Formats: sequence, structure tokens, C-alpha cells
Amino acid sequence: MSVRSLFGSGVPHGGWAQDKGSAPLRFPCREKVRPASGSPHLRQSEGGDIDINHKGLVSVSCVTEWWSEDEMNSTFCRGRSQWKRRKESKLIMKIDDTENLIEVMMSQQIHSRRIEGLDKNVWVELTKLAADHAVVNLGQGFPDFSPPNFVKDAFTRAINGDFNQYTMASGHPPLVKILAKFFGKLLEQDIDPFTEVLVTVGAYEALFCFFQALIDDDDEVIIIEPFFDCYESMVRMAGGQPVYILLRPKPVSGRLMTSADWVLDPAELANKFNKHTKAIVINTPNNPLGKVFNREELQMIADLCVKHNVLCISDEVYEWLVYDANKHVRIASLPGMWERTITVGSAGKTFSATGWKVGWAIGPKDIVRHLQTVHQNSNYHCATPAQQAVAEGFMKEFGRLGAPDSYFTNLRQELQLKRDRLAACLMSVGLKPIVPEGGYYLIVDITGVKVDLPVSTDTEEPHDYRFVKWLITNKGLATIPVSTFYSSDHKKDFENFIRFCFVKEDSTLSKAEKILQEWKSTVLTQ
Ligand SMILES: Nc1ccccc1C(=O)C[C@H](N)C(=O)O
Ligand SMILES: O=CC(=O)O
Repeated sequence: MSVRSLFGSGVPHGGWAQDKGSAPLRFPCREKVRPASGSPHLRQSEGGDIDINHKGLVSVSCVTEWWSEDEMNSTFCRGRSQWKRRKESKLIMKIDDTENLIEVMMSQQIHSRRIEGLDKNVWVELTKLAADHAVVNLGQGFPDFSPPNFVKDAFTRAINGDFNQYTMASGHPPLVKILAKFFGKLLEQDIDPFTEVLVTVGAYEALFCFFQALIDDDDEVIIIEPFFDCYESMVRMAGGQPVYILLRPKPVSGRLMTSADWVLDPAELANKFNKHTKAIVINTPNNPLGKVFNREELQMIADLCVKHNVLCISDEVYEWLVYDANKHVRIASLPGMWERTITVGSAGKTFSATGWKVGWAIGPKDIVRHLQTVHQNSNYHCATPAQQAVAEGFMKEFGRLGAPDSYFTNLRQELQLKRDRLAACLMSVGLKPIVPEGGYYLIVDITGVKVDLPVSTDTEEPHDYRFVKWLITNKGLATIPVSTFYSSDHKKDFENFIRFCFVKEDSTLSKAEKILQEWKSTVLTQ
């Protein structure tokens, strides 16, 4: 059998790998085969044909076009039909001089099921596109200004003062102690620094540890849409099943919509809880909407958690950024919730130092201990001098909490001005912002904005993705498509919003304004 005939044409075929007595492919369905890029044994020419080199060994990656019937019906694939194209396996074959197949030496799926369908990542893709076009970047959420001097100086002192070796796995002692004291006060709860606090590599790792430590195959995890996209991937990597519930916008008239107009339906939420529900993810202030859940909303969620004995992970990385008269309420402070909640925070967001990658998880010791197990067996700990610097930052803020010279107070005030400025600019060019109550993002309705988007070959690609790519490449302005923050079933329903990040220098916001104003005079039609 000529290898070229097998791989050259891209025609689907099945069953042949077993013919040669090798380990059978794990999926006995049709394959469309393409060579692995960068493989030492072959090179891909235009049109998908392959060249096979003189070693007589061929290595090919296959992409399965269809799931088999069995897999479609398996628990693993429930609700995943959108990923059917993404399954890859690797073959190594021996061929003779005339390129006939002698034997299949290896045929296996290389990647684990845990990461199936998770290779595409909006942050990787759009950050690269933005970098390639040297744009004004209101995309990924990070400040383009420096952290305050008191934490930068503390970092330098930490390095010079020789905080350069390993520290305690669950957190550098000065940091866990001040976090316990600081959040103990906010949550009105005695917190043990060594058993009830875990310092992680960014809030991201705290989330990862939660899901890895607590979610088993087929456990259900309730996620409120729109949601920071990693919740879905992390639940899936743990083998869990995300269950979604929408925040639905209530129609408003005669005023701008705010994030408070997006609400949960209590009956619908109650229906999502069942005997498989292991946890619910809360994110307040919410990314991307900026919704700050009020006490009644959190109480309604808390009542369901208590009733159904469900765990809660509360991602509160934007906790200090709450505007107007809104208040940040911590769900762990509601009755019956401390016992079942992990509260996640971020020094990156808190001190405008996202690259330091210091985050934490706080909760009762019988839960935190399992997160510690994942953490000590994977990351072990995050950089000691960064932890020392963050500890000093919190010590300083502890003494001036709520005072006018507090960094947290100042950042909030500055960001509220930036929010208002960006919202005003968007309105002046005819766009409709949804005013956020907190966080550092603002979403905008792009319905009715007429642009000549290039024809796309990908019919699945939501409108906002195409719009955002167009905005980057044609106008030099980077934003994030809001459908990113929806499950596949709902992406198409929310493809008419884009997200702007406003934790940026005033000069950056001015550049964005300039782009929008120029664009308005040429293209914007309403
Ligand atoms: N921690 C991350 C890790 C990987 C990718 C993005 C992030 C972000 O934090 C992005 C930010 N929250 C955003 O919404 O723009
Ligand atoms: O989400 C925050 C991080 O630093 O990770």
C-alpha cells in the first residue's frame, strides 16, 4: 500500500492502521491525514501532499474529522460536538524504497483527553495579533502603568536583602500572615495563616488548584455567563462538566444600560443545582461585564449552596475596583458560606503588577489543604522576592485601609475617572457602552456598526471575533470579543459586544479616542 496514496490526497479512510498488526488507533473512524509540521522525517508541501525523507520512516499527525458513534455517546463527549475536528493522533511508519508501507511502528493519540479542544486560546491569539500590528491595546486586562513605588522598592529590597531561596510551599510566612490578618478583618473570620491560606502563581493557579483538588469526573460545576474563559477549560481539564447559567440583560429605556441590569433568574439558577453539582463559580466584580453582585444576589446563591451542599469558588481579583456607591460583598462572609467557599485574590490586579504572578486562595482548612496538595505537587511555590514585596505592600495598606492615601482607594478613584472618560468617548462616536459597576473592563454593543468585514471561510467564527480582528488590523485598536466569555451554545447569541480594558495611562486612552473619532468621521454610521 503506497503511503502517498494514504496521505497525499486527504481523502478520508479508515481501519488500515490495524491491518499492519500495530497498536490500533484508539478511534476507529475516518481520518483525514496531514503531516506533523516540524517533523524531522517529512515536510509538507502546498496542498497537503507530503515528502518522505530517505530514512524510510514517516511520522504523521492525523486529525480526526468525525467522532465515532461510541464517543459521541460517551459521557466525555456530551455537549462537545463542536470539537469534533480537533482530535489528533500520531503515526510512525516504516516504508520501503517505493514508498510502500512496511509497518506502522506507532499509532497513538499523543495528547490526553484532558486537553482535548483546549488548544485555541484567545489571549495567545489576540495578544499576538495586537503585537504584530503595534496597536493601541485596550485588549488583555493589565495596566500599562507601573506598580506603585512602595511595592517596587520592596521587591528590590527583597532581592538585595536575600529573599532569593525557596520559601514555604503554601506561602512565604510574612505573606500568609498578613493575608490572614487582612482578610480575617474583611471577612470577620479568624484565619489561620498556615492552614487556611495558599499563595499561588497568580489567581490563575488558585483556580486551577481548586478544580484539580475538588472536581472529579462528571462532577458538575455551575458557571455564570459571561465568564472569564479559563473557568471552562479548567473544569474540563479536571474532568468536570460545566453547567451554564446566563446573566440576562433587562431592557432599559431612557438611560444607559449598566452592568446591574444584567441579572440571574432565581428559578433558573435553582434548576441548575442537582445531585451532581459539586461547585459554583462566582466572579465579582465580573469579567468582562463589570457586574458587582449585590448582597441579595449573593444571598440567593448562598442559600442554594447551603441547601444543596455545594462548594463555592469566588474569584474576587477586582475586589478593590468598585465604583460609585457600589459595595464589594464577599460571599464567604455570608452565613454558612465560609465553610464551603474558597476566595481567590490577585496581587497582580491589586497592586497593578500582573507579571509578578502572585495570587492566593483563602478558605477553611479542610478545603484549602487539598489545594495545597495540588500546589505542592506542581508549582511548589511562587517566587520568594515577589511574595516578600506583596507582603510589605499589604502591611502598608493594612495601616491605611479606607484612608485617602491608600493605594486601593486611589486606584479606584482613578479608574472610575477612566471608566467615565472611555464611556463618554464611546457614546460620542455613537457606540452604546454598558457602564460597569466594577472591574476594569467595559463592554460595548456593536449592533448596527457597519464595517466591511472580509469574507470569512470559517462559518463558525462569531461576528465579534471578525470585528475585533478587523479593528486591530485596520484601525490599530485592540479589544476583546465578548463571545469569548460564553459557552459554545451561547456565543452566537452574544456576538455583538466587544470589551475595552480601561486600566491604561490617560495618554493611551487619548490615542484610542483619536482612533475612534477618526473612524467615526469615515465609517461609523450611527
Ligand atoms: N491571568 C491570565 C492568564 C492567562 C490569560 C489571561 C489572563 C488574564 O488575567 C486576562 C485578564 N483577566 C483579562 O480578562 O484580560
Ligand atoms: O488572573 C490573574 C493571574 O495573575 O493569574
